[in-house]
Amino acid sequence: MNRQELVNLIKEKQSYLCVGLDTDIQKIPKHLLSHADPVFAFNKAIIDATKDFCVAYKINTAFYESMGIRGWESLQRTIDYIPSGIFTIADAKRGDIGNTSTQYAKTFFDTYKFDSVTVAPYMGKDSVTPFLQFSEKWAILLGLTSNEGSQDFQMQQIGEEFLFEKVLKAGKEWGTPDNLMFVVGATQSSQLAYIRKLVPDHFFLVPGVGAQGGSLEEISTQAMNKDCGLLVNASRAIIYAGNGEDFAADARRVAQQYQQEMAGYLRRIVVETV
Ligand SMILES: O=c1ccn([C@@H]2O[C@H](COP(=O)(O)O)[C@@H](O)[C@H]2O)c(=O)[nH]1
Repeated sequence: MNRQELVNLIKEKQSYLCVGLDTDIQKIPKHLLSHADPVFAFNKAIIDATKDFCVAYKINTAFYESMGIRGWESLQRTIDYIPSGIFTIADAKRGDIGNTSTQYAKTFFDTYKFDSVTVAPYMGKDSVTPFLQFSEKWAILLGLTSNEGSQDFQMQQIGEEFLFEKVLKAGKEWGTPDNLMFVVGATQSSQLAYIRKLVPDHFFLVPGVGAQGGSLEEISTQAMNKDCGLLVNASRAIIYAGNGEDFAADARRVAQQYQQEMAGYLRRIVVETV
């Protein structure tokens, strides 16, 4: 999916919600365990229930890889089931020497047909640029993450600036607003406005609302740009909103609440509409 298609999707659905499919077989409702592929049965119900309210699905590959071949099969069925026209993210946090990064990029873009993959910047330019060679595909570079450990390296001062600022500035040189996004945690409220100033045009993938306590209002008012420029992810708050037979209805209700709040911010902040 290209940038214009993503921007149009956000405006049409009045949403910048990304539903995170962090599906843990230990946490799904027990009645699904009799299915041949319980993880897919859960994801299918969640996708059916939430697709009207979101513009993206993020599959955190750890939840699938941990189950070996069966997990990869669940991932394949899930990505095949996501309706075309919805943006897809492989949250895999890859990055290695160039020829290895190329194989990671082929895995997620060619084999599994994701629109985007999250990439760790630690190994530098040659580990990131292989992800930028695919038409209408995106690398999503970890900028300032939502977890406590972001203090350990990302918030370390190197000369005049924090390490995460170096990553944002380098990322802007390596990619463009058409093929590179940044991960910016919703929990980093003190830095959001500053980061948007540093990177005015790129999309941000924003995890950390819901279970991690980040504020949708803060991220929206401080980091939205004229194209919206945000994909705000919630995983546990949506997919585990309920745990009974009607878990999908609970997920739908929470996804709709996020979408309605987002529609309000879009009306206030993004002037142009389709
Ligand atoms: O900085 C980051 C980067 C990635 N994540 C991932 O996003 C989701 C968040 O899940 P919630 O249940 O909504 O807290 C999960 O897949 C993380 O691995 C992040 O949280 N922070």
